[in-house]
Amino acid sequence: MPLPKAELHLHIEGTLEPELAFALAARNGVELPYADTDELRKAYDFADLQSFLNLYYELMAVLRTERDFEDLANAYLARAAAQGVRHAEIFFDPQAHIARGVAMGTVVEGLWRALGSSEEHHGVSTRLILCFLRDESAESALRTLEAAKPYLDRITAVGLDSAEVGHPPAKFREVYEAAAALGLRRVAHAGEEGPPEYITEALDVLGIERVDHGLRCMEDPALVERLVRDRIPLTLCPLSNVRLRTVDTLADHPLPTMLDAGLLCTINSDDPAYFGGYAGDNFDAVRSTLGLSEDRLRELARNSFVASFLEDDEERRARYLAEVEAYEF
Ligand code: HPA
Ligand SMILES: [Zn+2]
Repeated sequence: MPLPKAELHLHIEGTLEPELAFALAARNGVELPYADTDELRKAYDFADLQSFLNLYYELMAVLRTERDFEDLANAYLARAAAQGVRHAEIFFDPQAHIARGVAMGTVVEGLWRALGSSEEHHGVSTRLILCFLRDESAESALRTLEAAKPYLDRITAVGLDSAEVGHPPAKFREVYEAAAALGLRRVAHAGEEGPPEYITEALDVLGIERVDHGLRCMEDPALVERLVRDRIPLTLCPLSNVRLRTVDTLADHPLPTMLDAGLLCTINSDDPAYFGGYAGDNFDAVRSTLGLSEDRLRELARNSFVASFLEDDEERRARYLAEVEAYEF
């Protein structure tokens, strides 16, 4: 039995495996510029975040109907469950779909068809996090939040993703204020490729409660001290960092140093179809390559539930945490 864990940094569009991409392309009559899944897989050789994002947005063309989003989410939930994920807080990128003529309602209702029955079918509880694309305008983000208003009972938080450098968090102050006023929780990608100042800005200006990635906080000791003191969780994605060349090799990953510093780190898969592994694969990789002890692995699993947005269901959180403590390696 795998270690029980929560996944807090997972882009549902990044779970689109090549086989499903081709199946949905055939179902929807969409032409993909790759001959087959092998040729597509060969394109998964990324130089940086942008080179990944180009393919990530290109393949989304196959996602058109509610059923497509339902199938995508069910495929992820089944894989995640098999790797010990008990709770998943799932990002989606509505602007990338609305721009292609796919309505907010199609995306949310389609995802919900899978998420709404996920406990029953997969044994995984879920939350949805609507992400704004930081390389789009602040006005577009505000329009997106407006379009999400009929679906707020299904959305727990807002996030910020896509190309980071050159798009500092402060651009989205207004939409984050509006989201908070609607009762939504707040997270943001910061310090993946961007500088530590973006992390500080996301905390101060956007009021985020959790930092997605946050790897580059290690360049600013005062920021590390603040993150430790305020128990701000970081959602790290080790295999993603290797594939997008944020770190040279997994052996160079700062995770052990970050844990030693007292940071509240969690381990996640980001875009598992593209980066070579789901949540359990990320745990296995850091365990074998970084030599993490069983105590450290248990700490990472515990952190994932502590950092999750389960404030509306503390009984469940307590149950998950008890599973972590009882786990035998
Ligand atoms: O790793 C990521 N970083 C930023 N934006 C993203 N959108 C999907 N995955 C990512
Ligand atoms: Zn991400």
